[in-house]
Amino acid sequence: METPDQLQHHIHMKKGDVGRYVLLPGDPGRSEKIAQYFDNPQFVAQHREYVTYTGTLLGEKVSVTSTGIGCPSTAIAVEELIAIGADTFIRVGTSGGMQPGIKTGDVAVVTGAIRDEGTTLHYLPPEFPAVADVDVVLALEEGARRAGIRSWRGISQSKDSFYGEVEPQRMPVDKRLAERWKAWIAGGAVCSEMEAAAIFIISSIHRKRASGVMLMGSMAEEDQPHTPEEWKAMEALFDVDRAIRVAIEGLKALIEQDRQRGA
Ligand SMILES: O=P(O)(O)O[C@H]1O[C@H](CO)[C@@H](O)[C@H]1O
Ligand SMILES: O=c1cc[nH]c(=O)[nH]1
Repeated sequence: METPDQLQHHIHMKKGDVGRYVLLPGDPGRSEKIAQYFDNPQFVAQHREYVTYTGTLLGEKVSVTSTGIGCPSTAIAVEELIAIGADTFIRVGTSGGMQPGIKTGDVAVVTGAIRDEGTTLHYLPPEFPAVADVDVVLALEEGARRAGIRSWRGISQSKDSFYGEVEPQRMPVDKRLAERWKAWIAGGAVCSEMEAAAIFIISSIHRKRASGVMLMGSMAEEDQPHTPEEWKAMEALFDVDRAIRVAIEGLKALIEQDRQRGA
């Protein structure tokens, strides 16, 4: 939907403002941080939770747009970015690790998302899977290798309630949450966050490509911080810069691959 001056209604941008490749953090404050990895980054627009910078990587025009928290605002961002020419999306986020063995600071390279949210039901029935693009997944794994950061390939749980994940015991539906959480882990989900499902479903409908790299925190009891020193050590590892480095290296690998294929 355009305003009279041809700007998309929410992201306040027009054709030409973004590259075909767009990184998607949730946190608006992360856009500038990510843009610092671009060559010649330029601030493009800020409206509501949507903060965009555009620059280049390997001479290719690339952008970063924040989505805000959750699938409703993310769906709007992806719809409007597609309307102005974007065709490849990489979510760059934080998440909770869901499998034993995941250490704080590991990243997930996401192959699909559990649609544990309401937004995508406005697009497709629940039986339709929210899947990532294989080429983008493989490029992000290459990015993790280049950045020297341990990655886990797998499915993300995209949920609507942050506190339903981190403090389920205080929810009136605690038993339902616990049972479903157990099922997601049994099924092999690697991380829990709040936006991937919307990015994947809308990309599928528009035949665009998407995946995501999520920094993870450990779920293991022995890894939980208790003392101030342990908190400091955990915070140092739960550094979103690790996911950003993987995303940037992965995007470079994807650009190289697209060029080789003439894609
Ligand atoms: O780190 P970002 O990308 O903001 O994402 C994660 O952090 C937020 C919750 O704290 C949710 O948006 C979740 O998906
Ligand atoms: O555990 C976490 C951490 C970040 N974001 C989430 O949604 N969950």
